[in-house]
Amino acid sequence: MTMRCLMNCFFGVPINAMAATRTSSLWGIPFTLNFNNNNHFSSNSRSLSYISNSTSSPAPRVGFLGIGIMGSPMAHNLLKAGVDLTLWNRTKSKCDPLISLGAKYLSSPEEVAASCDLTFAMLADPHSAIDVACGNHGAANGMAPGKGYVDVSTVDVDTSKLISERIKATGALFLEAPVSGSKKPAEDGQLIFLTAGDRNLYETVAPLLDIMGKSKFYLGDVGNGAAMKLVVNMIMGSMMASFSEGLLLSEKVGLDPKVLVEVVSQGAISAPMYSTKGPSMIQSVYPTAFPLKHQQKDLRLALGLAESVSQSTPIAAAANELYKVAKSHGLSDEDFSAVIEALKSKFQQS
Ligand SMILES: NC(=O)C1=CN([C@@H]2O[C@H](COP(=O)(O)OP(=O)(O)OC[C@H]3O[C@@H](n4cnc5c(N)ncnc54)[C@H](OP(=O)(O)O)[C@@H]3O)[C@@H](O)[C@H]2O)C=CC1
Ligand SMILES: O=CCCC(=O)O
Repeated sequence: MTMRCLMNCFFGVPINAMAATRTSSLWGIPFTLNFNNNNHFSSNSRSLSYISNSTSSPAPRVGFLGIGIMGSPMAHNLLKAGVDLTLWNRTKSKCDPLISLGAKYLSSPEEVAASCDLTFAMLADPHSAIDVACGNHGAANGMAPGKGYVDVSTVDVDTSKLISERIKATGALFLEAPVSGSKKPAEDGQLIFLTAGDRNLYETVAPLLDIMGKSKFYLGDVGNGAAMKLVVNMIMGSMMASFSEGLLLSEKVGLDPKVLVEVVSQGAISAPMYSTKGPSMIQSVYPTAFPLKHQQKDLRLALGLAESVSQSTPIAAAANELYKVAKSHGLSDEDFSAVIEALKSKFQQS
């Protein structure tokens, strides 16, 4: 084991009074994790300290690539918890608020990966996830034994396997960990991680996932996390399309769609998504939490997944068409609830 790896294995200085303690391991070497409630930040913020064998040692250096709608609050929560954080984003200005709070910035994914023990990536789609991990000055160039790469982007199985192979070829470990939950759960540290890949890396990053999320699933081999995420988002995309039809139909037959939202919220098909998005959809406003272009990407990838095993998915296929229509009318960057616009007469083909 290299000295660098040993350093990585024994990081940490306790921050505040201990609220909970957990034993974990990094690269097979046990260490103890202390979680602290930190009232300086929001009530659900958690601080993290790593202690090993009562010897003070450097904190883990954590990188975060992709500071968009999701990456920004996730990185923010790590920062609030006292994590030593280094950022990269294609558009640097999006990192400025976090830099002003103490995050560092480096000018390429390669430099971030080279300077950090653990690197997270939250990119838009398969193309950007591959480019940031495997492209020129990509993270793989900075990876080495003793490091870990955690891709939390929503991508397809083949993309995740490709990135995994490239990262593991360097001797580093790889975990895919796409998330369920949108902008608000990301801000509140309430995401659900769907992980797969190196079990040791899962154990190592579990305390960091616990800062950003409320639960985590370990699903086995690389690809299972991506597949789970795509199935969940396939269901979600179809639900939203169906809800949109219901809202418009209720209005056209003279019902109050606000009452429909209330009725739905009290019955068996109640879902937080309907209660939170319904009122703004009725007003034709779509503040972006989950961009419509990403929902359509997920439906496209889910249909590919279904195709790969000859599973029939006609409902998702129809929903995908609706999102494509919405995109063609310039709604890509609106919230995915803007799919309702594609059903309005101004967008319907005569
Ligand atoms: N928003 C949501 O509710 C959720 C989103 N997701 C998934 O998380 C991922 C990120 O989503 P979200 O944060 O909403 O999306 P955003 O569009 O806000 O952020 C996308 C990120 O990817 C970067 N990016 C895009 N293209 C490239 C490229 N070619 N090269 C390098 N970087 C690139 C963007 O950089 P730049 O700032 O320069 O454009 C930005 O950092 C997606 O896979 C999405 O499906 C998962 C759960 C919920
Ligand atoms: O991928 C986006 C998921 C959004 C959500 O789970 O609310």
